[in-house]
Amino acid sequence: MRANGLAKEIVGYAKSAETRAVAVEIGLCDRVTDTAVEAVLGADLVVLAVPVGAMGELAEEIGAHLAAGTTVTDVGSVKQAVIAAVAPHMPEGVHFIAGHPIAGTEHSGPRSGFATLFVNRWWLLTPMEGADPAAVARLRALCEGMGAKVDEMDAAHHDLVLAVTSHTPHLIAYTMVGVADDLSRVTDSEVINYSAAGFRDFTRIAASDPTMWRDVFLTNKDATLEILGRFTEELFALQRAIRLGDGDHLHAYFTRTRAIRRGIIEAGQDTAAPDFGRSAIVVEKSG
Ligand SMILES: NC(=O)c1ccc[n+]([C@@H]2O[C@H](COP(=O)([O-])OP(=O)(O)OC[C@H]3O[C@@H](n4cnc5c(N)ncnc54)[C@H](O)[C@@H]3O)[C@@H](O)[C@H]2O)c1
Ligand SMILES: O=C(O)C(=O)C[C@]1(C(=O)O)C=C[C@@H](O)C=C1
Repeated sequence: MRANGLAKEIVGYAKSAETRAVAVEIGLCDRVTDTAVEAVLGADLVVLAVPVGAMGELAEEIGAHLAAGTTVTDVGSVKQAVIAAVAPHMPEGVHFIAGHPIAGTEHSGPRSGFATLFVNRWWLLTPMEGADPAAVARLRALCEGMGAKVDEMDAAHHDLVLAVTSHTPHLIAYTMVGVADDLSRVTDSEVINYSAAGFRDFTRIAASDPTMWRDVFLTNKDATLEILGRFTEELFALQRAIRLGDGDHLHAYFTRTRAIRRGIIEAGQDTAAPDFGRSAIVVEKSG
């Protein structure tokens, strides 16, 4: 927001004094306050960027101090649970519009942000019924001002889509790395030492913040369990094909998934930051 001149003043608050000190040191905000209440006083826009499980208590803390006309949004990875936790604490006249930028890395903390994170990435807004169209339009313009593409959808639909595209894949990565770690104890670390590119991609994802992801799974429980159920069925079908030596099944399956990957690249959705080991993808895109 600062790089693109989208706000007159950016005021920050974080729970830990260390985070607040770093924010001041690296000039992340114009001002950093010692309490959440001080940070929101007089604000036109408030962005909640804490783990999903902490949104409710933060909303409760600041709710009574929000002036009518203020827009409140969040960046949580799950939408139904955040709306349920935050909306009851929003006073009359405050516009609460939940949101989720589909952009991030396995890193967290104040030093992990960078100004181009949202460029060409989707930012999903899930306004509640009756949301003020002018406030939604202003928030949309702000996200677009940071380079994002904006779409609006129902919160339940968001949670199902993200269970497929983000939440379950993270769970699978966590599991695979856990299995490899268990195995490496009996193979004298060979699994880790000779890890191939595919496994390394899993380890990047599995290095994501434990608190953030604990909260994602606790709050998007139904959708994640639904997708995990389907995943397990497909996995058993592939397991059976391997056991039976059914090469046709495996080949047809991998041909279908390759087409999905190509579709994502053609849609321009693989635009991760360059310093996360994805240079091969950039080559693929340009060539
Ligand atoms: N990292 C990603 O890839 C990504 C992408 C999109 C959305 N999100 C969502 O954004 C939100 C923030 O994630 P992040 O990656 O920026 O995490 P982060 O760890 O960098 O920042 C979270 C901040 O919340 C603070 N916090 C934690 N509990 C708190 C509480 N009870 N009260 C007040 N502050 C508290 C922490 O001190 C920290 O400063 C999460 O809801 C996450 O689901 C993350
Ligand atoms: O590349 C990554 O590190 C991410 O996983 C980022 C990612 C994602 O799944 O795409 C993770 C969670 C967020 O809610 C949004 C983005």
